[in-house]
Amino acid sequence: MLDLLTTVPSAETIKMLKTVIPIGVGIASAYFVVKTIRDDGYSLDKSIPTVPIRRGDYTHDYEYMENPGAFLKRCEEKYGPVFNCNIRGAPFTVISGAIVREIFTNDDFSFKDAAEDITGSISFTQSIVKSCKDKDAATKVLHEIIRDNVSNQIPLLTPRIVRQMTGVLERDMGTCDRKLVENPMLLILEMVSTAMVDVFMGAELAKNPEVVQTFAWCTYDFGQVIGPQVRASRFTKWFIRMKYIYLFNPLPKHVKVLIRAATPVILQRRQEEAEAVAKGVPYNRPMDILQGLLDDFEKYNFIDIDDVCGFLVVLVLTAIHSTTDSCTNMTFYLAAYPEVVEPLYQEQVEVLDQVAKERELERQEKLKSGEVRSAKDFEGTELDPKNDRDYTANVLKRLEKMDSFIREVMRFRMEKLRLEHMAMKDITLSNGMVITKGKKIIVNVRSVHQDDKLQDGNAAEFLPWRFVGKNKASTPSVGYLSFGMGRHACPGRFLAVQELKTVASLMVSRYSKFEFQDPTKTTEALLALIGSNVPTGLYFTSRVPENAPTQAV
Ligand code: HEM
Repeated sequence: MLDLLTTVPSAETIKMLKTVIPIGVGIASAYFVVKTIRDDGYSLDKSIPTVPIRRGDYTHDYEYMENPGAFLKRCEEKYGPVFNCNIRGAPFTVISGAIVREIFTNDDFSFKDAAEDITGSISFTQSIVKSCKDKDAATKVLHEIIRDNVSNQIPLLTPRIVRQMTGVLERDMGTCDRKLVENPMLLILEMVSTAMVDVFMGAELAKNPEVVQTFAWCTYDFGQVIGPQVRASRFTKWFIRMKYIYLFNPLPKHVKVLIRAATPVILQRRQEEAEAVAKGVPYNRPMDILQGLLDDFEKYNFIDIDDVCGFLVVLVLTAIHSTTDSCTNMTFYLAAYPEVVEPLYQEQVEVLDQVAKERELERQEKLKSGEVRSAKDFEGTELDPKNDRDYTANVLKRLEKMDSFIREVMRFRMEKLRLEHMAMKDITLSNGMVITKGKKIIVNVRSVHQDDKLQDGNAAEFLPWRFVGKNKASTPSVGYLSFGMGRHACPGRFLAVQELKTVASLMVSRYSKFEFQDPTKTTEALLALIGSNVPTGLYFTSRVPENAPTQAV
């Protein structure tokens, strides 16, 4: 080849090239055309059956959306656990049943690369952080930060979450006699965002409306730019991404809000720390994610405060919308299954009574032993009687029915096809089928969440007390995929469940009745896809005051 470029060709060579080059170009073009026609976007393993598209449709979406469960059941029965479908405008191999586990236990299946391919979400989030440009390193940092500053601190964070959420509920709802909330999601978004600002950046900033609004709306703004790409062609996707990442990226303005708000807080914290060191007294370290990021500034190679705030926005994107969506959906279940409200409320009253009794016993013992001299000395301490009926982590942990109800809502509602992954190399499944490099799979959640064996029977029914007495039955596992599974299972799930329990506890303690504004939309509301428009409002009726709990929050 090099010779052709460096030596002058003879007449004979030129003649030969005149024949060979067009033939070569022809073969290459034919190969490209055949490859394009044959490459339907599915795995190249042709032993994987492809579900035929219904006549008149362009993708399987129409049939799927009519009844997702019935469509998938039909496909599983006809084609087995692995089959190809064109869903949400993209070709996926659907993975069902026992094979699902292989997706989460094989690191060569990548959730992030699938997300990037479908929505470009990684490029967007990388555009607002200066360090942690490597997506795997960034994920590791996210897991560590959430573990150290959130999951391991749930008992300390719970009273703060309760306080913030109660404040919003009292401010926005008060006592009400059949009050219509046209969009319950907005109420819950405010509750979740305010509580999350406290957990992420401290109580002081939870009072800052601009920060709360950034927490509440940055995911929505982000959704506006990544949403339209889901069904777009490859070129359109590229065009949209370039346009939004470089020209109209909605995220930097949210990062700026956090920088403006966090800078004085950080300076003050640094000053207090320096003063504590100078005095030789321990620094009273604030308990929030911002502090965690500052403490580990060097370990994670953060560059400056802008970088830290960019990272916080990435966390907000993972945390707020998912939690708000689940809490809103859970409230719809309270309306659809009114028979659960009283048992949930009664359980709460019983647990609060029990905890108050135990605390009183503890106080008596301390008085008897002389450890505490008089009842007055308990004021302002851990055992202050005024806090006997607070919702603490201890109280929420004992709400077995509540825990079961929440987990059952998440099991029952979870979208039937979710958790897309991309094969990073050719991967042979245990049934011998191969997912070729670069192709995407999607998990058939129906096949596990609606499996009678995995769910201990009646899997197709909503049974609010399904998980009562089954300790840890719903931790990430192949039978329970609401938080994913394996190494990349949601690291924020402990916080998310605590928030769901708090919202549900506050709801049933304050309101005795939840009713749909438009009851014909009940099924739609219960099975709403994540992020979809809520099709109806809700009426809230307050409990009569004498029945209301007396806990001080
Ligand atoms: C009810 C609320 C939530 C739901 C339903 C949810 C669900 C999920 C799911 C299904 C995944 C994918 C897991 C997988 O690939 O196997 C995930 C990942 C993730 N979630 Fe959540 N999540 C929620 C709340 C949160 C919160 C509050 C945080 C942060 C505090 C968070 C942070 C993350 C992160 C960082 C990842 C990426 C993990 C990785 O790629 O390794 N999530 N979540």
